[in-house]
Amino acid sequence: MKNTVSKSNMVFNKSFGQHILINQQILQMIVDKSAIRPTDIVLEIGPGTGNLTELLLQRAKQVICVEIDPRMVIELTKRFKYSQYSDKFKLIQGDFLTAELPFFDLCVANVPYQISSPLVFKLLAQRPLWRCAVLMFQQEFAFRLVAKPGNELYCRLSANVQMLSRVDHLMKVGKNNFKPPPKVESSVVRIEPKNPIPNINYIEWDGLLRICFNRKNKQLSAIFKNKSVLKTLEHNFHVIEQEGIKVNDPANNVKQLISSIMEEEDVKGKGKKDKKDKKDKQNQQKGEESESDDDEDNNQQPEKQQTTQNPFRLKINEILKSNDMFQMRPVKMDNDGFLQLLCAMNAQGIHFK
Ligand SMILES: C[S@@+](CC[C@H](N)C(=O)[O-])C[C@H]1O[C@@H](n2cnc3c(N)ncnc32)[C@H](O)[C@@H]1O
Repeated sequence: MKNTVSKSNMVFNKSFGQHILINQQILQMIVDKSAIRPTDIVLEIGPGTGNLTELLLQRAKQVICVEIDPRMVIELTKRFKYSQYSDKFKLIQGDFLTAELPFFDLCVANVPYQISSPLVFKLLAQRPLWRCAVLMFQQEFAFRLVAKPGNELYCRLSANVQMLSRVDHLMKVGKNNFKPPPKVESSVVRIEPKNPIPNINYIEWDGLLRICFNRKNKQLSAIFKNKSVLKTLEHNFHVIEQEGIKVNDPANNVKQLISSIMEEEDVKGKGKKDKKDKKDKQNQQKGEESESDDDEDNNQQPEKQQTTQNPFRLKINEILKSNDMFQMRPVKMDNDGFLQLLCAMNAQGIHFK
């Protein structure tokens, strides 16, 4: 394994996710899998010391790098500014999440793992659309991106990303290929955005997914009997009854979806996120334990009790039943299933904004 790390004695900054990929063979495989054409403009997020950048410069018409760490910016400038690649090499110093991006055809990067989720959505919201992205992520995140219904990692992220793109897992990369080695395993994935994207309201779509994946192993009948879910939906129902629904351009809509996902990430922060994950796990375990009782409650309720129920809840139950979805569980539903549910709910004035 050839060590291509910068010779300067730079201490890598963990909060910037600085784990430099040092295995030349893997770097080469990433570039090969990107199928770069000589006419392509390539975007690289977090070039670090420039090991991947150099290989990209050999193949592409132009490489645009976005790097947050000023020390890395100095390293990169030294390495490429006066090299044979000086004309092709463009560098934006700053945070990728807030940077204004120029046009690019491909995105190829070993990304900072701590911004993986907003990074993917920022790319998917970018217009004009790019052709393909080949990206290294923490392995569990990569598995969540490609997870299909029935898989335990299948989640809101999987459904959202797969609605907007085709995602494939390309290869696993072990910790020892990095310096310093990260605590987690890594994987490379390919993302090809759908073009055009499906013409739906992404705010509503994500609203439905949030509710469903919050308790993904429950039956829909149990999920939609939750008091706070019913309260929100009933509120939306009355507001929309009065104000009507605004029709929105789907590309604009995706941008709104991305801003709300980014805000969520901001609010969470790392510490809060860990706490929330722990709590989610506990809730999920509790949910799984009590699941059969809750579901039974829905399916075998005496007729008399059902008729005295909240009419709004009965309306939702009717929609679920008439679409054969009463006993379905989000973890097993594909995007067509969620779309069918969204259309059926919307047709009855029930909205998830
Ligand atoms: C995992 S390292 C990858 C370095 C290099 N591409 C490689 O493959 O060896 C992540 C890089 O992203 C940079 N980075 C971290 N957060 C960033 C952000 N928000 N925007 C741009 N770059 C960022 C880090 O400084 C670091 O150089």
